[in-house]
Amino acid sequence: MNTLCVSGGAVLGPDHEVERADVLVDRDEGTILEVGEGLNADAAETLDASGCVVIPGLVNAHTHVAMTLVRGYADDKPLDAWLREDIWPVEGAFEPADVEAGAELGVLEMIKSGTTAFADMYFHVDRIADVVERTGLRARLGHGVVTVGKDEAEARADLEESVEIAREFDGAGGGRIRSMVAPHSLTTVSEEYLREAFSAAREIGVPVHLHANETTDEVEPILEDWGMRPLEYARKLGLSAEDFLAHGVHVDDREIELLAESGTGVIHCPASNMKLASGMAPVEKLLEAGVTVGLGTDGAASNNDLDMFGEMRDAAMIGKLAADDASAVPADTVVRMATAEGADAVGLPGGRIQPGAAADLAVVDFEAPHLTPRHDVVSHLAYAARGSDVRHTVCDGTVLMRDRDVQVLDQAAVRERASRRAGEAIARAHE
Ligand SMILES: CSC[C@H]1O[C@@H](n2cnc3c(O)ncnc32)[C@H](O)[C@@H]1O
Ligand SMILES: [Zn+2]
Repeated sequence: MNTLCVSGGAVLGPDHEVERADVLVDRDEGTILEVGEGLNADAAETLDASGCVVIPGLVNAHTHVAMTLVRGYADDKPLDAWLREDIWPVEGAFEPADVEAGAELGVLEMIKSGTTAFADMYFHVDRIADVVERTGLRARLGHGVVTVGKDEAEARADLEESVEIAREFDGAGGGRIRSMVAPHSLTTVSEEYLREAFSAAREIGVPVHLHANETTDEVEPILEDWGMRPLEYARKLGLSAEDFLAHGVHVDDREIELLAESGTGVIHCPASNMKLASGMAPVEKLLEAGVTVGLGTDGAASNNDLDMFGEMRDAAMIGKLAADDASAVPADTVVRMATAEGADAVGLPGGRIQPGAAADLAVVDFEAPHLTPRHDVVSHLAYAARGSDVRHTVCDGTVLMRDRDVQVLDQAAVRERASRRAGEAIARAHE
């Protein structure tokens, strides 16, 4: 059999027990065959994990990967001004090759920090899918629809593109790519098109993913226009168990109940929420109600990186502040949010190291001063580890990074192209 063995390390199991074990992977099927000691005898390929802890590949459950191009371009503004004054004008000047260059840079950064799956809402999605296909990650991709401020023909074309992309790319990349219909938010897409987005997604059999309740500015207009809270409105439009929303910062108790009833996932983006001063999501309350909560970086321009270790730490910290309780959103919980819960929320495989599961792994080098002494591996993963501690990254049974050497992209070329394309797009936006 065509196997890969990750040997000599400790393994973070599905119940977060940490035991000395090898992980034997079927490279053809992309699944885990066995977890236990002494498995590397006949493996076709081995990865040394001595001094390391093997964890499930991290799941970045909400991002806009090509926004790496605008990282550091505009900071220190609230969401609405930041998007309208800075980000949207530059994105308006992006060519398909810019999105491809930004996606390559984002994927490089994710592979280097142990992320093996991501959910992405953007445009020129065919270029993002191409990058995912050639680099070996797993992704759920959708074309983001905005209809407000557009005439009827433009609005319809945008929705139709999202539906077409969802049809075309679901199952692409040998099944590593899944799709979604992605209305940008409840206030940037009109009711008519939101209804169509939900019904098209149901017909294709894919989720709807949207930004929701991110700032108070998104809550007030819906209360005024529809006389109900945004998630009551979304529920009436068709929000269901397969769907997942980003942010959920300003949700009241009734909306939390509604999310628990509908089974809709929430993707918490703590760094973005702090940087844009959007607010503190009630994560502990959401979890207590039984809502599936994943973690996302959001785009690199509001974060400003795609490192899910930083996101775990931020989630734990702000979760405690929001609950006014140091025991809220503990280490174990944020590690689950970045792995199994995130995978479940976006409907991708992965997130657990057990036989039969997807062979999506990150091997974290624990022989570092900031990870010493090793009292508690889960604590270190949440509070002390960094993306740069990841030694190997494996997705779908394929080694994407070995000893910090990314096998699937030329790092220097990716950086050079992204920098050049970012500069040219910004220059065009200012013409
Ligand atoms: C239409 S494609 C997606 C769209 O979303 C924009 N975006 C980036 N970050 C956020 C955020 O935190 N809230 C809402 N929208 C965001 C991005 O710039 C793209 O235009
Ligand atoms: Zn976003």
